[in-house]
Amino acid sequence: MIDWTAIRTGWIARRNGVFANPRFQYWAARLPLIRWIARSRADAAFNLLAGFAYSQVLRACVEGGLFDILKDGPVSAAEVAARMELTEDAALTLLRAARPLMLSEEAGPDRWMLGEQGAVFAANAGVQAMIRHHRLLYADLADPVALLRRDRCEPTGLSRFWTYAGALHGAGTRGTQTSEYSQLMAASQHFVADEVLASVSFRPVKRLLDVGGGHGAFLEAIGTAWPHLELGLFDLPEVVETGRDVLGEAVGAARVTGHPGNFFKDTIPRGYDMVSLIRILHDHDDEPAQALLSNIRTSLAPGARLLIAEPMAQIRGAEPMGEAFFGLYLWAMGSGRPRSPAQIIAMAKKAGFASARSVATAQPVNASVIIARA
Ligand SMILES: C[S@@+](CC[C@H](N)C(=O)[O-])C[C@H]1O[C@@H](n2cnc3c(N)ncnc32)[C@H](O)[C@@H]1O
Repeated sequence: MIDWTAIRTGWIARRNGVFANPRFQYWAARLPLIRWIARSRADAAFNLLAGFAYSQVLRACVEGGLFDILKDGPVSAAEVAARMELTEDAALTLLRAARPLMLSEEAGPDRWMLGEQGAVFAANAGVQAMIRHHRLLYADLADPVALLRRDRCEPTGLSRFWTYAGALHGAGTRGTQTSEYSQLMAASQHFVADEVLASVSFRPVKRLLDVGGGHGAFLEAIGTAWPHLELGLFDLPEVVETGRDVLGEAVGAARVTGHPGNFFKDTIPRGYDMVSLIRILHDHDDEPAQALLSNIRTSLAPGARLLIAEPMAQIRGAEPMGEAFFGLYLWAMGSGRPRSPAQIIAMAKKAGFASARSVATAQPVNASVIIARA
C-alpha cells in the first residue's frame, strides 16, 4: 500500500528546504514568472510579523475616538490633534498609519476622512466593542509561550471576564459578574443573527429555545423577523433575570419564557421544536461540550432540530480566524476550542442526533451554521 503520509512529509521537507534557501528567495524575487508569487509571499510574511502593530493602530482609532472625528470629515491633522489631545505630529503619525490600512484617507492635502475599512468600523458599535474588549486578549498574549506553558491552570484577564469559563480552570468559583460579557455579546450578536436569518428558514418552527442565550439579542433578531415564534431563553439565573426583561420589552413579554439554569447540571426544558446554541459550543472543552449536546438531545422530540451557529475552524478561506484567532483566544480564556464543521457534526451524531449537516453562510468569519435533527 502507498504510504501517502510518508510521501507528503518527504515533499514538505524538500519544499521547506527550498523556500528557506536565501539563494532561492533572491532568484524567486527576480524571475519574471514567479516574482509576483514571491512578492505576495513576502508581503504576507511581513503582515504576519507586523499584525500586532496594525491591530494597535485600529485600537488607537477606536479608543482615541478618531473614527468619530473622521466621520464628520474632512478634517485637518490640527483639528484631529486638538480633539484627540495629541500633538500634531502624533496625530499625523496615527492618520498616516491608518491610511494604508484603509482606516483613514487623505482626500486632498490635509483633508482627512474615513477610509473604506474605517467607514465600516465607524458605523459598527458591535465591532468597536470587540476591539475595545481585545485589550484583555492583547495583555494575556503578551508572553504567548508563558501562556501556553501555564496550560490554562492560572487565571487570565479573559478567564476573569468570562466568569463561567474561569471557574472551569482554576480561577476560583464561578463569578456572578455577567452583565459586562452579556452586553458585549448583545452588541456583537447581529453578525451571527444576520448569517442565521439569511441561511435558515424559521417558517416551520413554532417554539425556539436559545440555550446560553444571554440577554436575548439572538432571539430578538429572529423573533422580530419571524413574529409567529414563541421564544424560550435559557441561561444562568443572573443572566436570564435581565435577559427575560430586555427581550420581553423588545418582542412582547407574552412571547418570552425565561428558563434559569445551568446547562451542564439541569435538564433542558422540553416542548421546543428548535433549540439554538449560538457561540456556546466553542466555549467548552470536548467533554462538557459533548455532555451539553447530549443534554439537549435528550430534551428534543424526534424530528426537532438543533441549530448551532458560531465561528468554526478549518473553514476554507477563513482558516486563520478559526484556529489562529479563536484557538488562542479560547486558550487564553481557559476553556473551549474552535471546532471544524466535521468535528461538530460528529459530536452531534455521537450525542444521538439522527442527522446533522452544514448550512452555507455568506460570511463564515461571523458564523458557520450546522443543523442537527433529533
Ligand atoms: C459566549 S456567550 C454567548 C451568548 C449568546 N448566545 C450570544 O451569542 O450572544 C455564552 C453564554 O453562555 C452562558 N453560559 C455559560 N455557562 C453556562 C451554563 N453552565 N449554563 C447556562 N448558561 C451558561 C453565559 O452566561 C453566556 O450568556
